[in-house]
Amino acid sequence: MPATIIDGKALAAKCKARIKGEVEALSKRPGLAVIIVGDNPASRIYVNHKKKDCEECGIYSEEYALPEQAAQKELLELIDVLNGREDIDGILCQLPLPEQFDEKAVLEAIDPGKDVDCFHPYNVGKLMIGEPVFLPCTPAGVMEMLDEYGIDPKGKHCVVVGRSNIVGKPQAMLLLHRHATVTICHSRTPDLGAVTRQADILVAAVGKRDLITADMVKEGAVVIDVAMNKKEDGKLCGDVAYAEVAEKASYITPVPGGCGPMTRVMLLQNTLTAARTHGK
Ligand SMILES: Nc1nc2c(c(=O)[nH]1)N[C@@H](CN(C=O)c1ccc(C(=O)N[C@@H](CCC(=O)O)C(=O)O)cc1)CN2
Repeated sequence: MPATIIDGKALAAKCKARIKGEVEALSKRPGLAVIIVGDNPASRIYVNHKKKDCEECGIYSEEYALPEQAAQKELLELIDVLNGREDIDGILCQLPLPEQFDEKAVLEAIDPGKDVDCFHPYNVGKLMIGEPVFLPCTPAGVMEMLDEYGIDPKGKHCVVVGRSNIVGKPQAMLLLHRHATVTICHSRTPDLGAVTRQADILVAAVGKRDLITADMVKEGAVVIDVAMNKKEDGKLCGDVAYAEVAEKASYITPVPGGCGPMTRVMLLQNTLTAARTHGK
């Protein structure tokens, strides 16, 4: 039987309606500052989406667009000002940054209490020990989707393919906190298929089209595709060879329409959480 499609778009719409209601109940509007540096066309689209999402949910947002050649000092000064503003609860700097920037220094400059991406090392440390204020948006969106479809990671073998700081590592941690047995593998894992075939829940987050083929998936596995790759025709696809894997999996996320929309929602959720911790 073909897999049930996990509809991230529909779940995102449902979550947004809930967040809108919770925002309306606050004493003051939450505020989000979005920083974009340079002319990356994909980043421009994502930042526009973030502003639209905020508007829809009643969250105040400000955009700061710095030129491609901006200096690190200018960006750090901006973050410093935003850190001090009471009306701004969340700050995010759209990644990737142009080459001349020290990404680590920029992310560390954001007040951890306003770090709605959960990229600051202090928050990453808290996530490790299971005490997060914010949850990293993409991995948290995956957990929401599993919950919505009644898929409990407890006691399952979860295999995460990809070890990025933004997705692979925090995803593994969130699954571990939910009592899964977790394996992380990556581009240098020998015989990747031998590991992925053990997965009850397989999360692909590498950025390589058709990396996960049907022969690498156990019958009835839950397959979550976090990646976003561009095909020659400009259309998006993930890491999973969708058509053939959908014949074997029990649940599968599409690309687009799976993890992406939930990533956007979790940013709104984190901004709401930030506003609450700031007494709004
Ligand atoms: N500061 C951050 N930078 C980046 C993050 C992040 O979480 N914080 N993640 C990605 C980009 N990203 C959000 O910023 C993001 C990318 C894509 C989507 C999404 O909804 N994708 C859609 C398809 C979109 C399209 O058609 O173009 C989908 O999968 O359905 C949401 C968020 C890197 N940078």
